[in-house]
Order: sequence, then C-alpha cells, then structure tokens
Amino acid sequence: MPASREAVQAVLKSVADPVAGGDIMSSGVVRALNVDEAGAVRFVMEIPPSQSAAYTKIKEQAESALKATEGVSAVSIVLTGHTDKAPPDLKMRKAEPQGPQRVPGVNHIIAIASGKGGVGKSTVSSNIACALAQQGRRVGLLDADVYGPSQPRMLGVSGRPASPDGKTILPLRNHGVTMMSIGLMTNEDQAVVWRGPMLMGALQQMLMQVQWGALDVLIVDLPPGTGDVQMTLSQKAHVDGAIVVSTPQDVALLDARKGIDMFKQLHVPILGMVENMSTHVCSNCGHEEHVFGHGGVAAEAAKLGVPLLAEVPLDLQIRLASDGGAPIVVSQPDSAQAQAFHAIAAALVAQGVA
Ligand SMILES: Nc1ncnc2c1ncn2[C@@H]1O[C@H](COP(=O)(O)OP(=O)(O)OP(=O)(O)O)[C@@H](O)[C@H]1O
Repeated sequence: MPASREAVQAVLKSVADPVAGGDIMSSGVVRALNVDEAGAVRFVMEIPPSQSAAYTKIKEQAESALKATEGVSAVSIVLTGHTDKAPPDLKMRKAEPQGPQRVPGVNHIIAIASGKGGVGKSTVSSNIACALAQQGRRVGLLDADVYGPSQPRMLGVSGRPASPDGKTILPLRNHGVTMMSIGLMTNEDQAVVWRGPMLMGALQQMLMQVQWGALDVLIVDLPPGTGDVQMTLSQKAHVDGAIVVSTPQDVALLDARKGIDMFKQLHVPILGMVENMSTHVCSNCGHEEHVFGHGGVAAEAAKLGVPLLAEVPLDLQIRLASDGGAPIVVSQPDSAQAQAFHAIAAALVAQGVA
C-alpha cells in the first residue's frame, strides 16, 4: 500500500528543525508536499540561504526517515533559498503570516471543485460563467485545472495570450467571459508535469499578473481532488466560497465529502453542491433514466447542511455544446438544461457572491 499524505506528514514531524525550532513541519520549511499514487514523495524545503549547510543535513535526515517508511517508493526533496528580502529569522517570518489577498479589481472569487475527475466540473464552471455574464455580471474564468485544462476548448478560444510589457498577461475573451487558462501557457498536446512550487508560482501569476480588469466575480475551475492548487488558492487569495460538483455515485460522493472537509478546514464557505449527470433523458423517446443513480447529491447536501444548487441532467446537447466551444447556456439559452445553470447563477447573485 502506498503511504498516505498523513503518514508522510507524521514522519516529517519526527524530523527536528534545530535552526527554526520544533520540527520541519511546524517550522514551515516544508512546502508543496506531494505524495503520489505510487507512494513517491516530493517536496521543497524553503530555507534562508545562509543556513543551507544546516538544512542539507536536515534534508538528509528527512530523506532517510522517509526511505525507511513503508509505502514510500521514492523521495525527492529540493532545497530552495528565500530571496534577499526574507528576514533572517524564520520565526519572525512565521509571526507575520501573509493572509489571503484580494486580487486587484476582482470583487469576488468562487472556486468550482470536485473530488473526482471527469464529473463535469469544467462544464459546470463554463456554463455558470456564461450564465452570470448573460445576467449582466462582469465575469472572469480562471482555468486552474493543470492536469487537464479544458476551458479554452469549452469557451472556443485558442492562441497564446499576449504579454506586451513582459510583466502582465492579457487574458482572452469570449461569450462575455474574460478567460485565462494555465493550458494556454503550454502546448495543447504537451504533457505537463507540474512540480509543486512551479504550480504555485503559475497560480499566483494567473491571479496577480493577468489583467482581469474590473470583475464582479472570478470563477476558478480547480483541478479535481484536494491538492496543492486548492490549498494555495485559499491561502493566497480571499475566496468567497466553493461549489462542489459531483455525480450521484457513492464513490464520487465520498470524494466530494473530502473536498468539502478540506474547504471547511481552509475556512472557505461551501456555497452549495451541484449534482451533474443526474438523470438521462433520451433525446429520441424522452424516456428518463438514472444512469448513475439519482438524488445522491441532494441527500448528501442535506446531510452536510449545504444547499443543493442544481441537478444537471446527463444530456448529449450539453456535451456537444461544450465540445463545440459554445456552452449550452450560449448555444441553446432557452433550453431546460441552460435554465439549470441560470438558476445557479441567480442563486450566486442573490447570495451576494457574484
Ligand atoms: N451534464 C452533462 N451531460 C453530458 N455530458 C457531460 C455533462 N457534463 C459533462 N459532460 C461531458 O463529460 C466530459 C467531462 O466533463 P468535464 O471536462 O467538464 O469534467 P471535469 O470534472 O472538469 O473533468 P476533469 O477534472 O477530469 O478535467 C466532457 O466531455 C463533457 O462534455
């Protein structure tokens, strides 16, 4: 069995940090911890450069402790130095934590999350964004799904974003939505292996260096699961709330629950859940089928005390619309499917978060 993130954290807690005091987890030098499905552990130790000799020894201790841990298949630790601006004493730095920042010009940020991949999070994000734009809101959509950026295709935009001054990035725009995707920074068919710190840097850049302009709301399409991007977003930016998308199956719900727990720990309010691929209505005969079961998300939402924002059917038109670059809210605005997304948008406006 591959080691869990918690098991790895426990091992790291046993490694002392004589420089900053305590252990290397509590002293804050461990960053971007990633434990993959095969039990490979990767993280960065962010240290003051003047202490590199001391931390090289600590790094070796952490390496041997992890290598001796059952379920750890590989260990990769990278030491990185602070910039000159960093105060010399790590404890000082800890005493003044930089809380979540507001993105200039952006009034609200809503994260769209899912526990599992493929449940339709990106489809829901693009339709909510377009629905909000149609309701007169100034909307941005940040595609932070580094493992499978799909918003450029869903919103029908391509090309590389320009950076005339080499410092800021000009976003793209379609269907009334200002959009930027990490996927636009890479070649479409190039597999990207994002290391933790690179990923956090990219997210920070997407938030702070993209010229979003004045926005009522920025929708962030997160990668599936509960990883570094979710953490970084909630730590760096003030997130008004999260929407968790799930299909009705038990496995998807189990993961959705983990996502909700994570946001609670990060003090991000849960705005509600969306059941996607809820029922299937046959486009030929109108027969309604519950392919993945139905109502599981409603029951879960009730149990967790969070609103159920919508039940979106499994519907060929929704997929064709997204694949064709004009979400159903844009291509068939009067359809029942589009109305489900409009209801979510209206609920967000009513809650004062969009
Ligand atoms: N309600 C729906 N009816 C029919 N097809 C859907 C529906 N929702 C999503 N799809 C289709 O399912 C596929 C996966 O959806 P999408 O990319 O939105 O999922 P995701 O959760 O963002 O996935 P990942 O996190 O893996 O990127 C897409 O082809 C999309 O068109």
